[in-house]
Amino acid sequence: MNDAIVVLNAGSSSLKFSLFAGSDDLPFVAGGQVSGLYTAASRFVGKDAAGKQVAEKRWDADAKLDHHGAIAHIVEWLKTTHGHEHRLSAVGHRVVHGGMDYAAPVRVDSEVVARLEKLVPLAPLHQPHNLAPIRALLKRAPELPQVACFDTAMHRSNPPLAQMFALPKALSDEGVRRYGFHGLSYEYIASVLPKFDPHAASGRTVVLHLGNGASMCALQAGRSIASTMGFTAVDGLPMGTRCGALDPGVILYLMDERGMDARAIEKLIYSQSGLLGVSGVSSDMRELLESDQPQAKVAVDLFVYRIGRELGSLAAALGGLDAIVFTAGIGEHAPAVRERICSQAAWLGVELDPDANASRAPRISTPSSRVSAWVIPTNEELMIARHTRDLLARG
Ligand SMILES: Nc1ncnc2c1ncn2[C@@H]1O[C@H](COP(=O)(O)OP(=O)(O)O)[C@@H](O)[C@H]1O
Ligand SMILES: CC(=O)OP(=O)(O)O
Ligand SMILES: [Mg+2]
Repeated sequence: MNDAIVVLNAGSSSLKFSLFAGSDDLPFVAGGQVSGLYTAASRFVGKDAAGKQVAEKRWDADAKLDHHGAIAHIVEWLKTTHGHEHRLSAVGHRVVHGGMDYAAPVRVDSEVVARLEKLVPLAPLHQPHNLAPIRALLKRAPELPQVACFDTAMHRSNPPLAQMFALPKALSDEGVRRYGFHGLSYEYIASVLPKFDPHAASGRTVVLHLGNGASMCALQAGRSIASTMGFTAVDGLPMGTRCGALDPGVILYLMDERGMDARAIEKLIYSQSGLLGVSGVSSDMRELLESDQPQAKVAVDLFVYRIGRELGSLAAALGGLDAIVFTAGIGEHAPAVRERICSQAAWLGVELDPDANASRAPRISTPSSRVSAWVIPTNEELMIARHTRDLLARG
């Protein structure tokens, strides 16, 4: 029997998992994901050590699979395919919100879970699904080490001004501040960027994590100095079903004029807005790009437009720009969206190489482009496994 670390990464539309052998260099043994949760097209894909697809399951349109159903399927698949040769030595979890208490990964016990539970209202699409498997495992196998790795941790190094809202200080002191998310993804990109572009890795890079949840992060020599998400993961860019940055006056209007309460507004801004709300067609970029509905085009236009504006803002925070990096579902797989973002960023010095973009070469900018542009697949699971290994090794 070999020791293994299992990693669970519950996103808003997906549940990704990986099994790494417990040795120092963490070889990937198996993994995969259930994607399209809560939509009519949920799909499980299991992969072997070479990353080759070895299993698949699709749920029919009525199933509307949730995170619970996804985890049950993943556990069963891992047990039958790898249970006989691997002994589970630890589980690493993505936990989206670490709040003020957690600026680094932490070994979880029931007290830690109780603190993280308090942050559920700040990440309703994620935190409950991050904590549910931790709680279940604490009950079933209390001695099994579990490590929580936070999306917010990477951004706690942001300068104080970047973490502030212009609200009374007392609110800031109690934790009403900008945290930023997708930090495990940004941390992974920062860890591999030196291999691709040493100049940018020690300079000024904006990473565009464009998935169902979408944000952007300014990296100065690999450290986060600003990002588009704030107190919660509803801020910043428009996303699959989230509205992104919104004039707070709109919330007051909805309360006063429409009689909406907090739960109704939460549903609106987290689940009924973004690409889905604007298009009325889908939250999935693939469907929007294929659709001939005029509102589908408007949704994509707005997504690209907002990204362009945030890119200017983050470049200003960095005092210039050396590189941009595309990652996550849309960033890695939608050349048409990358193309539009890059041409909009021509004024910053981005010059796209269309052939490289179409073939998803790591470098998608021309050799003479002043700002280099890259597609680098993210790997939040590996980042979580590294943290889990390191934390447990420290005891
Ligand atoms: N080939 C593709 N073209 C365009 N968009 C894609 C493609 N593949 C995936 N996507 C988009 O990526 C999203 C999922 O991104 P991902 O980063 O895995 O999501 P999550 O935010 O749940 O972690 C999908 O909702 C879809 O919009
Ligand atoms: C924080 C967040 O939005 O995560 P995801 O993109 O995985 O939904
Ligand atoms: Mg994700």
